[in-house]
Amino acid sequence: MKDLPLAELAGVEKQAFRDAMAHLGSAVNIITTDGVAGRAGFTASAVCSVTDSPPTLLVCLNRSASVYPVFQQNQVLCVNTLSDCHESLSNLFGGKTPMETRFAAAEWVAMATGSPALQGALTSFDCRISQVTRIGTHDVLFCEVIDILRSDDSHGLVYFDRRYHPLIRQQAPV
Ligand SMILES: NC(=O)c1ccc[n+]([C@@H]2O[C@H](COP(=O)([O-])OP(=O)(O)OC[C@H]3O[C@@H](n4cnc5c(N)ncnc54)[C@H](O)[C@@H]3O)[C@@H](O)[C@H]2O)c1
Ligand SMILES: Cc1cc2c(cc1C)N(C[C@H](O)[C@H](O)[C@H](O)COP(=O)(O)O)c1[nH]c(=O)[nH]c(=O)c1N2
Repeated sequence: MKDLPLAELAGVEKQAFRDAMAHLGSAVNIITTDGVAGRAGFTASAVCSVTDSPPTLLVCLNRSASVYPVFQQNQVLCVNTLSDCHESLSNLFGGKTPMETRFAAAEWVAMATGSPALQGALTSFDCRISQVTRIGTHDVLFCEVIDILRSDDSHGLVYFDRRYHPLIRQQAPV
C-alpha cells in the first residue's frame, strides 16, 4: 500500500472533517501584519492560547493564502479578536478582496511591532512569530505576545456551524 497520510488510512475524508470541525464554535479574528513585505490581513478562527509562560498563542495559516509570503517575511503579527459588529469585516478579510479594500473598511492603529490593531476589537495581541511548524497545507505560527490592547465594552462574536453568532455579555456594554 502506498504511503498514505494517517487520516486517509483511517478513512476520514476532507469533507467529513470539515463538517465535524464546523461544530467547534470559535472566536473570529483578523490577523494583520506590516513590515518589509508590506501590510496584509486575513480572517482566522484557528487561533488559540498555548501558554502564559511566556505568553504565547498560535495561528494556523494556509500556505496557499495570498497573504502567506507577507507574514513569512514580516515575522510579526497582530491578532484582532472581533466583536459582534465585525461580521462584514470578517467576510471582507476572508479572501478574494484586494488588500486595500480590506483595510479601508475600518480604522487601525500601529502596535509596537508595526502590525495594525483594529479600533473597536475586543482585544488585540501584538506578537512576534517565535516558532513555525509545518503540518500539511498549513503553517502553525507560534507567537510570543509582547503587547495587548483590550476593550470591555462590546459583545463577542462566535463562528459556529458556518455562521456568525453574537455572544452577549451578561452586563450591558458601558
Ligand atoms: N484553518 C483554516 O484554514 C480555516 C478555518 C476556518 C475556515 N476556513 C475557510 O473559511 C471558509 C469558510 O469556512 P466554513 O467554516 O464556512 O466552511 P468549510 O466547510 O469550508 O469549513 C468548515 C470547518 O472546517 C475547518 N476547515 C475548513 N477548511 C480548512 C482547511 N483548509 N484547513 C483546516 N481546517 C479547515 C474549519 O474549522 C471550518 O470552520 C472556507 O474557505 C474555509 O476553508 C479555513
Ligand atoms: C470565518 C473564517 C475563518 C477562517 C477563514 C475564513 C473565514 C471566513 N480562513 C480563510 C482566510 O481568511 C482566507 O483564505 C484568506 O483571507 C486568504 O484569502 P486570499 O488568498 O487572500 O483570497 C482561514 N484561513 C486560514 O489560513 N486559517 C484560518 O484559521 C482561517 N479561518
